[in-house]
Amino acid sequence: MPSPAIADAALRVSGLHKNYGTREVLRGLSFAAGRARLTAVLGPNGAGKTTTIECCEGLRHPDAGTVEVLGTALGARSASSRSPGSYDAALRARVGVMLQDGGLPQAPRAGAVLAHLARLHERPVDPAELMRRLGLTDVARTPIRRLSGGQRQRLALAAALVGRPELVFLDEPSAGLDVRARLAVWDLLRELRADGTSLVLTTHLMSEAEELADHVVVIDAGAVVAEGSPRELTGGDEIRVLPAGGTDPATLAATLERRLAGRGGLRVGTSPTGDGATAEPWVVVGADGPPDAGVLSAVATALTDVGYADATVTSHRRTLEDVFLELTGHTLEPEKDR
Ligand SMILES: Nc1ncnc2c1ncn2[C@@H]1O[C@H](COP(=O)(O)OP(=O)(O)OP(=O)(O)O)[C@@H](O)[C@H]1O
Repeated sequence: MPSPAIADAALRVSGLHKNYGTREVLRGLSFAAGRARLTAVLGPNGAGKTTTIECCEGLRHPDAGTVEVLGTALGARSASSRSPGSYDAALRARVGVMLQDGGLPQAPRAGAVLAHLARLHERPVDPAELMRRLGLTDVARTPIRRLSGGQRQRLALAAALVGRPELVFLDEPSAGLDVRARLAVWDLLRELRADGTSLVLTTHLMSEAEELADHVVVIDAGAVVAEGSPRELTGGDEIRVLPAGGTDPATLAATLERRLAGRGGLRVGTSPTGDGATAEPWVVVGADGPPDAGVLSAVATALTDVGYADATVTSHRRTLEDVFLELTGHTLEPEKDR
């Protein structure tokens, strides 16, 4: 799908294709991430998020397509070299990277590694302050191999941020974090954005995308299936009509649609089916904006008029999970670590 125009992009990805052997993992993926914006690449496990982000980080080379980072087109892999080799030193200094597995050495102490990384940069963030913000002060003298998974994850985030990068790539930054640590990470990311940092993160947590992102790129099976702000993607809220037992939702939807035809701005359908569908399908009345009390009462009146007064009517705030289910017929990964 064509990417909406973003005039001031920190990142532009266009037509990415990537195969692992005969397996097509990225299938013409395109999107852009705005400067001083937080862009979330959202998709279920195996959708191709890490592969995409690694192509943007210069760690993998796509089979086709282009990547432009902070206005610099990543170079094509030369015939003589198999390494991506696309970032020069100047670009590397402007970009922070947090890999999914952390990518940190194991033996040194956490604080020493961060202090060392800070010294490699011209204008670093104070490493001690970064450790404090991420709740790592108490483990500053602990060897990295002794840190818990969540502590290691936060240290990897600190390592990505200590150089005060203009653009940061974060691969599943809050995976495995408890709620408190996740909120601390979210606060820090919001602050960075307010200070003008461009952030691109991958996540399979729709709550993370909804809470944090200015722009969400929804991917499934290696392709972008939707993108926009969380509000643009979820649209207006919707009214759900749960038929009483024995009533066929499709018949009810058709009857209700005829009855409401005179009222503009309403769409009537049935709940999406797929592996995440509820056992009790409902009828959906979508409005172009948040449905007001007038719409709710119009639906209730129409149901009474057509003999379905026993149906249950509720107003539902649409989520990215709803959007994903409608577009793909399946759910995102269950949010087991919420
Ligand atoms: N080096 C590799 N060789 C072969 N297959 C790979 C390789 N790396 C990833 N894959 C496969 O490519 C697909 C996409 O993987 P990728 O890690 O990009 O997805 P993801 O969306 O980041 O998933 P997750 O949320 O689980 O990290 C998966 O099916 C994965 O098994």
